Amino acid sequence: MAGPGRAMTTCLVLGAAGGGKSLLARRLRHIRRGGAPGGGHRDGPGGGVPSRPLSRDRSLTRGTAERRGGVRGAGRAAGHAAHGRQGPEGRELGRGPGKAPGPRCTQPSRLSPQVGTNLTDLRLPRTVTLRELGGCMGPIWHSYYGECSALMFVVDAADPTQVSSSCVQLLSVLSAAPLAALPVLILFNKIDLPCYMSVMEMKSLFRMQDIVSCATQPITILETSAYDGTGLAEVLQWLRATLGDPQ
Ligand SMILES: Nc1nc2c(ncn2[C@@H]2O[C@H](COP(=O)(O)OP(=O)(O)OP(=O)(O)O)[C@@H](O)[C@H]2O)c(=O)[nH]1
Repeated sequence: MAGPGRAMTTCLVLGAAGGGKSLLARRLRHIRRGGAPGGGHRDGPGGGVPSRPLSRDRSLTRGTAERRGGVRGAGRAAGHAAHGRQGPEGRELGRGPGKAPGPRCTQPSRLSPQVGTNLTDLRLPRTVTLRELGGCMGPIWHSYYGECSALMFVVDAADPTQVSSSCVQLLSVLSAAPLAALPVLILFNKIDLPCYMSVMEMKSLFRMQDIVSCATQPITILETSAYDGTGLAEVLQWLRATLGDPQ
């Protein structure tokens, strides 16, 4: 758990570019307050996940059009300019929304370098801040290690080409001294895509059993779709149990 002197309520969200960190943070912010965690179900009553289909989110729909245009970075910038900063429930710094999920089994388009950090406040009931760092900021992730009390690591489960680099990144994060005692949640995201790799496959590719047995951190693993909400109630439940209860 968090060591003395740490910011008690910040969770770092790390992972390779395009894994879905931004969308995940946005979706978590919109989960109904008090929604009951579900058991691996998708959007639905009592599931604690947004009931509005993501495709009807205007900003995301626009992001789709821009992404199809092949300018993902520009779409993000345009979305940010149009929407400004987030309301009281969340704030985003340096980057904006505007990206959309790819419903088909396509590889994410190559990203323009994104530099910045998103801050999203969740009330669980204590305010927990998700600090998402862009995948391209990997070389300076370590600058933020001293300011967090939990870690989420997002992996694109539908992109086999990212497995080895994500694995190296994960090992590097887990071996960082300032993170040695923090609770870690590994998310295999994008499981709505037809070509996603199951948690069993991902665990095997990552040699997760070895990683978990060598890690000093308590590690939890979940499958999610930031697109359709699968698993997000469990993510929220983990955050609440880890950081959200007033002490
Ligand atoms: N189908 C599907 N698409 C997703 C999912 N999560 C994110 N995406 C899409 O994948 C693309 C990248 O998502 P982002 O949230 O920007 O990824 P990121 O990890 O924040 O990327 P960086 O900030 O560049 O590190 C966007 O087009 C998202 O809409 C998901 O669960 N399913």
